[in-house]
Amino acid sequence: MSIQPQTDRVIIFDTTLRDGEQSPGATLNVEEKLAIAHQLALLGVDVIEAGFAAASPGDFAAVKTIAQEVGVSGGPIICSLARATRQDIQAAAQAVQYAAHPRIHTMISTSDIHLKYQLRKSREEVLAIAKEMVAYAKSFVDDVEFSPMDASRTDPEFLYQVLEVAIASGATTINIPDTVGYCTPKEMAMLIQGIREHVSNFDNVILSVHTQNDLGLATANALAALENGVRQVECTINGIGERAGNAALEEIVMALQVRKPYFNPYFNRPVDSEAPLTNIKTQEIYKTSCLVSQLTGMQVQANKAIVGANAFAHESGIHQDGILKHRQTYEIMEAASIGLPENRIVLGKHSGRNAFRTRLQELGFQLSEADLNKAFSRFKEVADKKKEMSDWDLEAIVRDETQIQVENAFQIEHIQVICGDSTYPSATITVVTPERQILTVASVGTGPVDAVYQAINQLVKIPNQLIEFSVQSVTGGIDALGTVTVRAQHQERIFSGQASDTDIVVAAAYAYMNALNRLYRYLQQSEPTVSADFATTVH
Ligand SMILES: CC(=O)SCCNC(=O)CCNC(=O)[C@H](O)C(C)(C)COP(=O)(O)OP(=O)(O)OC[C@H]1O[C@@H](n2cnc3c(N)ncnc32)[C@H](O)[C@@H]1OP(=O)(O)O
Ligand SMILES: CC(C)C(=O)C(=O)O
Ligand SMILES: [Mg+2]
Repeated sequence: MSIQPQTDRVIIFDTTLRDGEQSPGATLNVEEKLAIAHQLALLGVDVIEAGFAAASPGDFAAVKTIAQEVGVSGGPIICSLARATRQDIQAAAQAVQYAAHPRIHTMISTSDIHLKYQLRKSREEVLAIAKEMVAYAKSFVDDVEFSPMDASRTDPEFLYQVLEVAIASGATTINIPDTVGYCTPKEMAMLIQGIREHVSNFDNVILSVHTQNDLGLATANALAALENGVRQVECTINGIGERAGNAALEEIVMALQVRKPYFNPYFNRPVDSEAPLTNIKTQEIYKTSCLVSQLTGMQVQANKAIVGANAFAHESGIHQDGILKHRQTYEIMEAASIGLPENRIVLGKHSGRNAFRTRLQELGFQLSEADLNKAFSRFKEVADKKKEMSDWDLEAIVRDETQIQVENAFQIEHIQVICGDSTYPSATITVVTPERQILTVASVGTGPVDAVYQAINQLVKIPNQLIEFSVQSVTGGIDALGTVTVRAQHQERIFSGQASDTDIVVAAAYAYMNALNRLYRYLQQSEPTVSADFATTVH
């Protein structure tokens, strides 16, 4: 693959394996780098900056292996970074030489602050080094990229001088780094315009930009550069990189895709041109993001644009309602376009009836309007305590709210439990009897559930034996709903009860009361006089 200067599309230069790996803690071994490089090739990046060959034997091996195995004919350009020193350039050349399309990327700082304090060199010395080292890199490969480090804080006049010299010495790509993420988009636009106006020989090279994210402006700055004639962007998957990271590949690519009519004119294309602006197979984005996150250990924040867990998730009722009626009301791109199977409607405290009903229908529940309303109120109560409601939670709620309720039965009004390792577990329960009496009692027990059951037994004196008690967490996580199932035996008959709550003691109380109410209903039907006694006994 050869890339022509000032191409009418964007060259995607991926530096996940070089600048991305500079994220503290993100170090990758050779196998891991190779796995990511294979995926980057599938994603369709034009250039892979595979590492900094002079940095360590491991990085040399990684660049070499990637050059051999991924840099095949028809594959991406494989590049290594090198300081403007003979040693670094030699290492880079030796590592990338196996690629069908090798590139050496050499750089030297140009800002006064870097010259004075880091390099401790004069402008004349830096100019001479740039000239000599670009030519030296060119002696190994045709494809040489040059970066004036800290370009955005460099005196423009000196920057133009350095760039002219680098181009004259054979650089084929000129990369403008905003090394410390200092630029604003307007300043970036002016910087690029200045270079295009003042560097006489730049028409023969590809102009590139490398934006860091220290002020959260990396993507905005990269796009501003593209609007002003830059044709290569340097970026990383998930935006990882030194300090606050680099421009995120997925953000740039999807911005160009989603806003194609906006960007087309900057590439001399008709507004409505359908042709893609990059070679990226966007359906591979999500997979690549997951692989990079997994291997670097750098988690993607949930609200990260494009690849964050919430990027295609909708929680609020108004948005969910809109999405269910017409997806584009609240989505500017489809989940499938980045390789996610579908968007997500997340049920939580902000959800509305439409989303709730739709999810229940998908789960196979056809509820009457009355049952739906009952279930929805319970759903809101539980959602107030839980971050996200799972399908299991919904099933538990529907089961609780739609199971046949015993009319005129005992109802729990209030539960309070005290327990701990240095106190007797005790429970205070208020129950409304079938005769509408409100009764309160306190009791101690061997544990909080036992205390609750002792208290209920004092109020509802229906003889029974608890023969089974089980708790099940229906969802994962600390805020899971717990479902309690109890079986109570009266003479030969067994009555079961079940209830769910984020508080398992509360669920236990309701489950037991549920079983007792069934037993009470049975007694009402089979022994009306006996049941009347239970209902009116005051304690
Ligand atoms: C903005 C960026 O992301 S630039 C890339 C940053 N990435 C890395 O640094 C990762 C790889 N780096 C390394 O492994 C090491 O720093 C090495 C192998 C490159 C150099 O290690 P050391 O020789 O021990 O030098 P050290 O890292 O302490 O200091 C850097 C030296 O390079 C010099 N230097 C920095 N940039 C350049 C440059 N572009 N060209 C030439 N010399 C440079 C510094 O002035 C300093 O020289 P000094 O020791 O004479 O003062
Ligand atoms: C090596 C250069 C391009 C770099 O990473 C930077 O300046 O941020
Ligand atoms: Mg950088």
